[in-house]
Amino acid sequence: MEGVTLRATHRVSFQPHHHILTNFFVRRSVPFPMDAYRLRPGSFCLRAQQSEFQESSATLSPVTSSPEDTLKIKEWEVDMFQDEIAASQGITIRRRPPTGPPVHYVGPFEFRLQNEGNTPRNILEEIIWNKDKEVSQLKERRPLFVLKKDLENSPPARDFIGALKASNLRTGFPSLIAEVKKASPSRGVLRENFDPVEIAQAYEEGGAACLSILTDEKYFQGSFANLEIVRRAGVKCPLLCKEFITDAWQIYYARTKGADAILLIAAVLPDLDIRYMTKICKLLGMAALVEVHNEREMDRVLGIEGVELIGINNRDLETFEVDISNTKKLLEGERGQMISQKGILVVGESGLFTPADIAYVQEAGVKAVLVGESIVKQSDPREGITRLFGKDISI
Ligand SMILES: O=C(O)c1ccccc1NCC(=O)[C@H](O)[C@H](O)COP(=O)(O)O
Repeated sequence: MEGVTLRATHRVSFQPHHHILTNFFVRRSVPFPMDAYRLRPGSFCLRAQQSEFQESSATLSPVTSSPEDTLKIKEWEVDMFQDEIAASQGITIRRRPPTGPPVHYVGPFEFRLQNEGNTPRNILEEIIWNKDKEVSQLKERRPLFVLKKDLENSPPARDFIGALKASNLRTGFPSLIAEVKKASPSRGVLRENFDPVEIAQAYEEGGAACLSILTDEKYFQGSFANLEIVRRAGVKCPLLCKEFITDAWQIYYARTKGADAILLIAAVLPDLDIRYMTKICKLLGMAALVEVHNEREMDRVLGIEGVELIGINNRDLETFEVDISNTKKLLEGERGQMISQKGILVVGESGLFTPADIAYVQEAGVKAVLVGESIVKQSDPREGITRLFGKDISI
């Protein structure tokens, strides 16, 4: 990859920490992260964070094609035409409000303008828009190059998929990913007296193979601090960082906090994002749990090379409806065959409360289950696991 000459003739304030560069020309692809949007045929608008703008306003020297550069270039390409690509793959969740935020400032005046382009269509879209803002602020405070240094002091990544396979072989039941979740948008607060370490240790004693730790603060009352303290407390089960990932930066961040796996939601991420983020996970020694909810998402994900772990969510994240027959439906016929041929491990997610539910999804073909509500609500979560499986799976 050769260097680039990028010349901006003026910049316009857009958001507190963003600028739009206009009237520029680019001779070559830009080998550093920027969001690019096509405004009309032949004309591009590059959006850069201020720190990146300052870096980019000079002529950049040629760079070599290291694997990291290649990933960076991919990151830039993935962000191009994001909404168009997403829509062509049936993704209805928009990454950010297409018409900008509802509040605008002109001098000292505040204008509030609510329209279809700045009002989320459902809870998942609202979460994603909020996450986009949150991540861009976090990125400013801790840019990628700092995170990469932090990685040197992170605890080593553990084998998430290996732990699921081993537990399934040992117990003959689907292995359990037990969720450490205080609250959710659909169910409200699930456990008032919430001690993440105590719950995680009880899950481990109860026979969980892996744990899922909610890190979203606003909608789930979770945190990265919870992930970090569970890891530091010496819990041996590999940890899934249950987050709404829209930016590769979050994967590095999760790793620095001790995560061994992350969640990628197909209803939010286009194929290229999933492919690229799966590669980053491998680079960091982590697993990617790629979550689908319908046939179209399953077919997309089955076409992506490198996917080893698929989660079928029985909960529709746009309507909150839960139906465990969704797992069976998505594993029937050719899809199920393709999954076996590719050696993909399938996780049944959400709405599992009884031994009959576990038997039902196992019969459908899952080798693991992800369970939150039914066990986190129990005064003794360890016993909750035994009740869920109808048997003590720790022995
Ligand atoms: O659960 C929600 O309300 C929710 C809303 C929006 C996005 C995601 C949401 N939940 C994530 C999950 O699907 C569950 O935490 C997970 O699969 C466990 O489900 P459950 O056993 O039913 O608690």
